[in-house]
Amino acid sequence: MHPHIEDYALIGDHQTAALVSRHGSIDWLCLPRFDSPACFAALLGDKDNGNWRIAPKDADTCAHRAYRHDSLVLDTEWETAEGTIRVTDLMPQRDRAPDVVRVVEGLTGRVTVRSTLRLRFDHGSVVPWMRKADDHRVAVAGPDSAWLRSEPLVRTWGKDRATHSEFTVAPGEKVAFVLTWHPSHEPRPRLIDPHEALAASLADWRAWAARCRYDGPHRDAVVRSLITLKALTYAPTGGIVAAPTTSLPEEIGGVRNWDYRHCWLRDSTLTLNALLSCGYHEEAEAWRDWLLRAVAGDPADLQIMYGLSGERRIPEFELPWLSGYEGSRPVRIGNAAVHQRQLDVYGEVADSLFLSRRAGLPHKPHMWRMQRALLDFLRSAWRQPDEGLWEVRGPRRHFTHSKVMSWVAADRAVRTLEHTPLLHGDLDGWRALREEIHQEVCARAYDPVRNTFTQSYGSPELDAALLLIPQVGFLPPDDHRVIGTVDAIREELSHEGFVRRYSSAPVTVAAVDGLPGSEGTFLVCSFWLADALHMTGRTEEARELFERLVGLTNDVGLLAEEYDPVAGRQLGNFPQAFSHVGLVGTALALFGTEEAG
Ligand SMILES: OC[C@H]1O[C@H](O[C@H]2O[C@H](CO)[C@@H](O)[C@H](O)[C@H]2O)[C@H](O)[C@@H](O)[C@@H]1O
Repeated sequence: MHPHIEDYALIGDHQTAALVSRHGSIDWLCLPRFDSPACFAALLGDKDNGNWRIAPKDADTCAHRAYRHDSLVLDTEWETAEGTIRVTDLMPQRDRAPDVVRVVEGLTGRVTVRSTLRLRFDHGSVVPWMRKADDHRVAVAGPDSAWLRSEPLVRTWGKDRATHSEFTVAPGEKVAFVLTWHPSHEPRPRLIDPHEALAASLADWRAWAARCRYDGPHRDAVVRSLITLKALTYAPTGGIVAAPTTSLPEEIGGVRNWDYRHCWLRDSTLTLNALLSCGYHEEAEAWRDWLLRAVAGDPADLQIMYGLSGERRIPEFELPWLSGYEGSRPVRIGNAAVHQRQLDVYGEVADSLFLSRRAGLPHKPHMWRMQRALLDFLRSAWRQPDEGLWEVRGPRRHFTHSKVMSWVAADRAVRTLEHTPLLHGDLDGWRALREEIHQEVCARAYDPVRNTFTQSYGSPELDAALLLIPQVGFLPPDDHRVIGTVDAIREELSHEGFVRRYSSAPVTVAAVDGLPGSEGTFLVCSFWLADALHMTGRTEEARELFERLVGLTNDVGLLAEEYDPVAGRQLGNFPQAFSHVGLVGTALALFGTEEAG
């Protein structure tokens, strides 16, 4: 039986992240990077695909858990007939090797605690050789090794392809476990002090969170979202992953299972804008530098996603030995969408660079050169059909959102030139391009009979991405076509009070995206509806929707990509940057002042 997706909490070290269940089990961890093979993959199979559980003997689920203050340090409390304990989980800021620290502390009574560690390298498929070395248990297989120790030392033994420990704790007594990953050909990794690491991690996060400029209602939810977005940032390069997981299903038992451990230009720019809006400039600068390195070269070769360091090849393949989350197969690694044409990314990149400039980020000469080159390319490319922001696996179309975002690319270039006389570019040409796109979209993507823009030219389908039309400035919020589009989407794409990204009839979803099956409501689209309602003067409704969306966060404030309002369950990769970006954006729109906006 899998825990529900919302039963997980996240810990991470800015290079990778782990999911810890309410049962005290780490069921997902890729080492040493977000996109490395998992050594705990029970999330997508069963415990024989790797997990690490620490819990009182005979206890099933924790009584309570919470992050300590504004940090990524997780406290899980357990109540048993013997007494109570707390397990504190974290991944300390990395020096060289990644560590997972789990500190068990007695609170009341004398509690018997068990640790069961099942390491399975290469996505849950390889059982390592185990040996003892000094006070460590060492697991080795191929390129990977993992070193387990405890302070103080507790009795540990191997059985049934797992490493077991059992001990008791009384009030105030602590047992700290440290699991360290290391390349198997290198000598023993340096030892960290788990208690010092805990104190340092708390101090770092507290200092980081204190910089948040948002001070409105639901501040805790906003700060938790920002911490989550920061946790999805790969510190060595500044790249941002869409989520730390692969193949958590968009439909339980379905095939819509994708690998999100890569850097999408779209998801990253939106993440960056959210961080920037709340005062986080360093992350914005690091990502901009990542972008400049990743996209360097011919603008025609721009990809819609890259690896953490800007790698271009992210081949998609399946892992047949994993049975999938609640049987949702296949489990996929890599993402074939990497080769798609998605014209909206030009607009998102241009908008993000525009906002960075406005926020006062130091100027980089390459940045303007790159923007000019991208725009020159877009001048002809915007007329092409594409796969659009939803990365459909069906035929290419003239997606309205892609054209609107092409308009955004031209608009932001024009406005940059108008405000920055030192920069040079084809101002007249870009103005003409902007006008040409605008005219075509209004003529070919708008249905005057229904008074709504549609998903693609000539199609009857709607698309929740069109809620962004007033937000990006394509048309003013009081334009009757904008109000008509917002109303049509609310009417036709709503499902139990939340919003699907496109057609609500399951039978036609496949027609839109070329995939079998259906999916849940899309959380970022639901936040976009709240934004659009607010912009079109229906602020009370917007607030009511926002309250319901905040109410979907799990007990530690996290959101997956989608939500099934009938089953009352989160769906899709978890936690997802998009959803948390939506939460921050709507909070700012309703209650804040956008620093960079
Ligand atoms: O719907 C099919 C596609 O689903 C995934 O894409 C979604 O996730 C991306 C990352 O968050 C996001 O940028 C995109 O807008 C979403 O549609 C998947 O990655 C694709 O391979 C798949 O075709």
